[in-house]
Amino acid sequence: MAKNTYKQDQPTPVSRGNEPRPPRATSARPAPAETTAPRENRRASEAKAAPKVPRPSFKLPTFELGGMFAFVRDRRFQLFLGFFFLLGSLYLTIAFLSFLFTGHADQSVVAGLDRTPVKEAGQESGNWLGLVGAMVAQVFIYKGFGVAAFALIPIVFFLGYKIVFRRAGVSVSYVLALCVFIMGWLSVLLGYVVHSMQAPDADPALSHRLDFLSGGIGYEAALWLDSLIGWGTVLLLAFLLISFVVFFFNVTTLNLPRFGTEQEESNEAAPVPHNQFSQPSPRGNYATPATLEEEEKDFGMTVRSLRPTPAAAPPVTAQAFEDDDDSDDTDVPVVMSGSVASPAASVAPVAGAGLLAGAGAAVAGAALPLTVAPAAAAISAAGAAATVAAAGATAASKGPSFSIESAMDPEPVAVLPTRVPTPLSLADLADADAPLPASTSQQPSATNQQPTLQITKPNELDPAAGADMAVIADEDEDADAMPAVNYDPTLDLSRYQYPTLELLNDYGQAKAQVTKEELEANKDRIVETLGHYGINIASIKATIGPTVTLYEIVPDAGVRISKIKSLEDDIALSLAALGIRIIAPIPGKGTIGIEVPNTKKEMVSIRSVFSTEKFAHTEMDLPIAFGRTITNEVFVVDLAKMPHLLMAGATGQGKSVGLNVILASLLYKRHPAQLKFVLVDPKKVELSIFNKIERHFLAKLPDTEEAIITDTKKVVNTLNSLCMEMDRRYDLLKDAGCRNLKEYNRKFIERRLNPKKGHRYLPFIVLVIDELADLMMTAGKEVETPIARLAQLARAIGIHLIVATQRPSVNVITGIIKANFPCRISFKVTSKIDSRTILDAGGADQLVGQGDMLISQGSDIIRVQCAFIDTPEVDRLCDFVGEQQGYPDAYMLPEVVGESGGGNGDLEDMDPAQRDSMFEEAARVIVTHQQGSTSLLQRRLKLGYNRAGRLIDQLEHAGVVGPFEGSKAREVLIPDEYSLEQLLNTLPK
Ligand SMILES: Nc1ncnc2c1ncn2[C@@H]1O[C@H](COP(=O)(O)OP(=O)(O)OP(=O)(O)O)[C@@H](O)[C@H]1O
Repeated sequence: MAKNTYKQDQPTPVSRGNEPRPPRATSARPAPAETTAPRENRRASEAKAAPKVPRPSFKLPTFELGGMFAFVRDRRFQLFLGFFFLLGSLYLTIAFLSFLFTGHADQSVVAGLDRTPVKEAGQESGNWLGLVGAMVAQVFIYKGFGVAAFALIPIVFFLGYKIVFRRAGVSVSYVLALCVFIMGWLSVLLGYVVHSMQAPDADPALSHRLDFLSGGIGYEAALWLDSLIGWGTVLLLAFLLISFVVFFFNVTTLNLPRFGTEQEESNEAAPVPHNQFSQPSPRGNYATPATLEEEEKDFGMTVRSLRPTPAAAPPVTAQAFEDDDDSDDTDVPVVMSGSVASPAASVAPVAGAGLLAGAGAAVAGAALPLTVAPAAAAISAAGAAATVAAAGATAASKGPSFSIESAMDPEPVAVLPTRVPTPLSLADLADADAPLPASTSQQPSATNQQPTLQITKPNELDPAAGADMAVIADEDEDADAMPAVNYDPTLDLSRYQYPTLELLNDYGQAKAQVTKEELEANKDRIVETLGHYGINIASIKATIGPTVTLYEIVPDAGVRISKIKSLEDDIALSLAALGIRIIAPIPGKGTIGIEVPNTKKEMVSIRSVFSTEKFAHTEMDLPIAFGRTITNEVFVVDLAKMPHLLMAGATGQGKSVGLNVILASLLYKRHPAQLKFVLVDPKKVELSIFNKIERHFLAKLPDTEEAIITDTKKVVNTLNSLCMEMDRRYDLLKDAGCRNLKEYNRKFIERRLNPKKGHRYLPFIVLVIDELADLMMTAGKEVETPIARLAQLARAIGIHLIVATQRPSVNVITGIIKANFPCRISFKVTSKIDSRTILDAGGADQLVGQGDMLISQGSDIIRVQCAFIDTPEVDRLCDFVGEQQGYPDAYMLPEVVGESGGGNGDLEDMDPAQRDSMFEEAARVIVTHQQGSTSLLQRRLKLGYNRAGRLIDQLEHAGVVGPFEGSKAREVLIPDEYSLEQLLNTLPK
């Protein structure tokens, strides 16, 4: 196997086994940069002298273009170009308008330029923009396309607009196609008209004056057509127009009027609003699904999406985006950085070259294994794990073997399907002190009993990652598979454009963070520390992740695992680093893991995660790309399958960033028709940025102004409303005979459900609560119960909960909540107890913060470095979405009448069903305490203010308490519990 062959053939890395070991204090740290510099230089020169790795025989268009046209990415250049176009459009407008008045006179001036001095001609010219204006107008209008040349102006304008403002609302390709057609078609039509007017019997003066209408090109084309097909020209033009309309507007059926009752029936078909509670969409007719029978009868016109179908549309390269700031116009979500050539052409060479280049890096690394560049470089991206196997790189000579390897590939191997050269520099990898031996042995030699060192550079070979592939969003698979008659839920916003990667910061290629010295020092210390306790190690393998390095230890036979685990604190102390986590044993492996934080963390940018193939081409319903695992694998999970998520973490440890990553992931992959968020933000500032996408992605209660709920009192209503929505959805599913949302929506899309019977396309609803602790403090059971109910039942009908809290204490994360959230995430917490509360295991207190997190899904706990998305990036993303055409309003949740059916009015007359379910309990509390106060009810019954107030009102009507007395508590009218029971017995049940 190539992998193993490479491993065997690679040269033995430097052995420093015979060197005296430096004192611990110094060996613990990498040498200062100055002292290592000469050595680095030597490494560089040796690396140059080292046998050359065969280079790929082809060039990567990606990189050449990247170099030559790097300036295209420069925002200043883009702005320069953008404003050039914007002002150019203004210039053309003035020049063309002026031509309408002065063009006739200017013709002779322009024509006589070769005879007249320029200055003189300029003075003679009547165009408002002088001689040049006259010439430009002459070229485009008189010689070109006549008045149809005005269609050039929107093209130039939108090009500039797009480049400068990066706005998605207007599609340049759309404008381009429309304007070019209008220009060509209209000029030929006018050419034909002008030509016809030049018939012998036509008024020559008039036809001369109208010459400019068609322009030279239009006129000549019309002449040609006339001589070839005569009157057929008109038919041809009409045919072209119809064809254009059909293809451009994707007309599939004609909505011709029908006669008699059938017509009335079809006209009755109610437009399907964005949801059943909201106003019908302005384009509702197009979106109206009908039953199949109706559809068959109906000879209606459907204007389908203007977008090209995903299959038909070519992928767009990121380079192309830079060249033409319109890549986001295409609905095809693929953006590849690199090639302007065809997509197929771009991928193959990149992969191939990467393979060889990666091999090169690995060969170099084989000799000099310890400085490993971190993964995640944007282009090498996702890459893969340049495996730098370095068996025998051990220094000291006693002990087990030590290898550092990619955890992507458990074997310390060096198969290198890497797509691009890794960011490793030969100088970094080369160890000048070591000759390049002919062969490598993984086994410790007789004299070298120290653990052998194997280094596998993680991440550059991440098979899940697609190098520079950047698919922005997949089209709905259901939609893809559907025949054309199917209902398209995205039709209301058919021009919606998925966000592009360009909205996210490009942090470039990550730099090497973990040095050979650091790895060696940690290894030595682990071996030494364990040695002090009589634990001998057979081998150590190190896997470098973005935040921590995992040292996998195989202890000598007979060593008890629990013994190692009990030494956790001692090892941590000895390594002088926080955040040591010991995994004993690593599930599925017979090894023990010790995670040691890297001295320098690598930031995992959201862009590097989104640009991976794993995320780009995911078929998950609600994919969330959290970040990278210890093995640098991109960690993508499906919220729809989780199906809910509980998040905890002390303040400042990355919770808000984590929430933003979740929201951004979903925004990148779902259409507004497919997904709605209910955002609860008691902190008021964390999620307010998402206000801009209210009309696209947010859901709210009717008659509320803000879609993002910051007032805890309103949360209860919202939760109850979601419960109602859940119940309604279950009813719909039952009626449709479906077991889950996916089945239901598929049936609806296939028009097997009648909207007249209340059926509608059901988007996923994701409820995000940013601070549960706050809600539990103020509303207690009132929020706990609906949350638990939703968590228990809502999975099948597409309502998913993401609940975050700073305080993972048991009175916030109660048993009932915990039981219903099998998937939990913990950022760093302050105590082991908190860690246990959230994860049912320790470890979260040992995290290093800044997005370092543990994800527990059932019994598995995975350590992930959360991707980083900055507020300006979220801002740009929300702007991008928010500025596009949206629905008339947010998605409306069902209205809740009273929090639990409570209302006011005389209790005698009141329907008992309308009486608050806690009425009797509240009356007893009031009477027992002889204190008619709302806050007493709130405290004792853990109710929200609204509900407690309403209960007091009902108690007043029942005669339990007296009227409102300002700041004083109400008078209690029932003296004791006995009298109360009598009163309660008289109330209708
Ligand atoms: N994934 C990450 N990568 C790198 N840095 C991060 C990451 N997540 C958070 N940080 C850093 O930590 C800081 C605090 O993060 P964040 O605001 O998400 O904390 P928080 O847990 O939400 O705090 P609070 O609960 O007080 O709002 C960020 O400003 C950022 O500098």
